[in-house]
Amino acid sequence: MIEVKNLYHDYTGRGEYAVYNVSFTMEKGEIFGFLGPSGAGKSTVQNIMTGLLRLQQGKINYNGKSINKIKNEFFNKIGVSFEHPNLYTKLTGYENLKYYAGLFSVPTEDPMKLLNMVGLGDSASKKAADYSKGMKQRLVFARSLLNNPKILFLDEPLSGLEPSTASIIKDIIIDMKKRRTIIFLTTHNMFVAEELCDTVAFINEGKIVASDSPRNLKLKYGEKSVKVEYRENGKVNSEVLFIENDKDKDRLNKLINTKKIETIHSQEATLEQIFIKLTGRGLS
Ligand SMILES: Nc1ncnc2c1ncn2[C@@H]1O[C@H](COP(=O)(O)OP(=O)(O)OP(=O)(O)O)[C@@H](O)[C@H]1O
Repeated sequence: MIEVKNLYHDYTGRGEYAVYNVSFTMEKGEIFGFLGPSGAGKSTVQNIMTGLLRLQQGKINYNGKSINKIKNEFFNKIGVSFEHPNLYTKLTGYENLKYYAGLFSVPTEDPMKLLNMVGLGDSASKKAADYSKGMKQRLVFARSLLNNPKILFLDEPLSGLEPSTASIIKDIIIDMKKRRTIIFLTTHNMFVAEELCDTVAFINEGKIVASDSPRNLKLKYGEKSVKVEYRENGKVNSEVLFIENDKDKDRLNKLINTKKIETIHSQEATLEQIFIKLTGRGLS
């Protein structure tokens, strides 16, 4: 289990917090997502957790031990796949993985197996410099799996990938979850958050404003509505009515009783609509 408690981060030293009093826990086999717009503080939290940024204030414990006290042990347990790939562009895809594998003091996976898994088997002996953006992203993702991580950190794991590749990566993430890996994912894409995450934390201006399963967030904050299409004077009209609003409920009854209804669809709030409701701003 990972426990993040009262995390703060100030880049300026002037009390301007990029991350403010952030707390959450992640269990084995859980995909925990940070959903928020650019500048919300997602990378800052991720960078502190992976040791790229110094922990200024707060606690991060892995199975009850501070990650600061188990730095090397923690490095061997985590996999990191961030958006801006830091690859050795003069080395081939295979050599990149082989080199990185040498940094761990735990057994590592066969690079070729991982390259095949992400669909880069045929490009294993090509220099990383000649990889496309999506191929580099897949190479970094494959690299993050080298040490069979117990905790996987993924930054926008599906962004910019074509649908068939995104689907391969998604399946691997789900497989890692089945193998009880803790997965921390950051994204500004509500569909990714909804599809993959067991728990989603909304982050805005450095603070977590809500955190729950996508379903519970919708039940708690989303207003249930229906879209009714009806025919009138040869024309199709449509109205969106909120079920919990008495006036809308009466209107719905009236439409059903007096109009020729063509379709009625129930509509769920999207995570972005709830984010806007809670923060006053959108995700992009
Ligand atoms: N190295 C830095 N020095 C100063 N301020 C920074 C630094 N890195 C980030 N910030 C600021 O901290 C805040 C949070 O940024 P962060 O990169 O964590 O957001 P994010 O949610 O990851 O955004 P994105 O989705 O664009 O990566 C922003 O106001 C950003 O300008």
